[in-house]
Amino acid sequence: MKVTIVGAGAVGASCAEYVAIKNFASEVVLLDIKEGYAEGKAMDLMQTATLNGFDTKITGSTNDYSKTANSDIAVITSGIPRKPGMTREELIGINAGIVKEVSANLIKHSPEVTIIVVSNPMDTMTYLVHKTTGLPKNKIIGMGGALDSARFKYRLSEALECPPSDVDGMVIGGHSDTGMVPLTRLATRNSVPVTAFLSEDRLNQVAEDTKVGGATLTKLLGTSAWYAPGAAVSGLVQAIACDQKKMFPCSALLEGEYGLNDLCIGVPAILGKDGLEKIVEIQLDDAEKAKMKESAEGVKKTNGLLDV
Ligand SMILES: NC(=O)c1ccc[n+]([C@@H]2O[C@H](COP(=O)([O-])OP(=O)(O)OC[C@H]3O[C@@H](n4cnc5c(N)ncnc54)[C@H](O)[C@@H]3O)[C@@H](O)[C@H]2O)c1
Ligand SMILES: O=C(O)C[C@H](O)C(=O)O
Repeated sequence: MKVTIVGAGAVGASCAEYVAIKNFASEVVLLDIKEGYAEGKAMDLMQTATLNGFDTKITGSTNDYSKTANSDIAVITSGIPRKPGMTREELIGINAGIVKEVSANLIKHSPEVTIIVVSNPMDTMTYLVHKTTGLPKNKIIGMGGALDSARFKYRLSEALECPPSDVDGMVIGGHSDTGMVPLTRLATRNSVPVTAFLSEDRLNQVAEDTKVGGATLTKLLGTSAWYAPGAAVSGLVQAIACDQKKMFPCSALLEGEYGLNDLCIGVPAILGKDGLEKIVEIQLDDAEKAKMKESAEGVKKTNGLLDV
């Protein structure tokens, strides 16, 4: 199983580290445009192999896509991150060009590849890859909801004063400060709805804290986060590589599902060897449907800025 990660920056390197530590891939290729950078990150990570007990071979490449040939899965984390005070949508001007070029280069050397898009604004970048590559729709997946759901569960565990492992929950919708739809109605602590423990006001606070999860970290760090993003991407990579049939909210191209068309947005999906194998349509209540519709309008507005 060969995994390529384009962009050896904070998220790309974190993803490579988690993939390696989980020890399911034979090879990870890190590629970056910055001379020597991916090679350096790969060497540093390889020097953790005996410490962390993995056999995955990690190599680096400065923009040489022949090194990525015959990748099964490719992750796109290349592009600029936001700075405090910015929205993800403001990154479109620079990142659209990068994502378009990177995905074309990847496919030239790995025509069967499944692409996971991470660069922001992620839903729009995923749509761009659909519009410009001609890959089948199951082979293009945007990562956002897995991360947002992890943050939701963290915020719920804080409110419930319990370990995060007690909590289950999911965030669908757009991966943006205003577009996320945390499904508080369906979240549980050990099968008991969290609504049994938390007031409506506290749950609203959890939802709002979740939606600005990325912005909160960007303000603290001066750039956007990488540990949880890297871990979330590695979860998607593993689900595909190991044919796990796991359900993650992913940015998927919708053709009527959830009453939406011609956009990529976060919905629950089953991931396995064929990539995004199935979109799961759950029954939303009227308020959730309205939030999803508003979120989709926001994503479409950003898509409108693309030159496709
Ligand atoms: N979808 C998500 O949940 C999520 C989470 C975190 C970050 N992100 C996004 O991921 C992207 C990367 O974030 P980061 O913190 O790793 O940034 P970073 O600056 O640390 O790393 C980005 C890397 O991309 C490289 N790069 C730029 N153009 C390239 C090209 N044409 N080819 C190859 N490499 C190129 C840069 O040299 C840099 O090393 C940002 O757009 C960020 O907003 C998304
Ligand atoms: O917040 C960002 O800009 C990066 C990423 O989308 C995140 O949610 O951490």
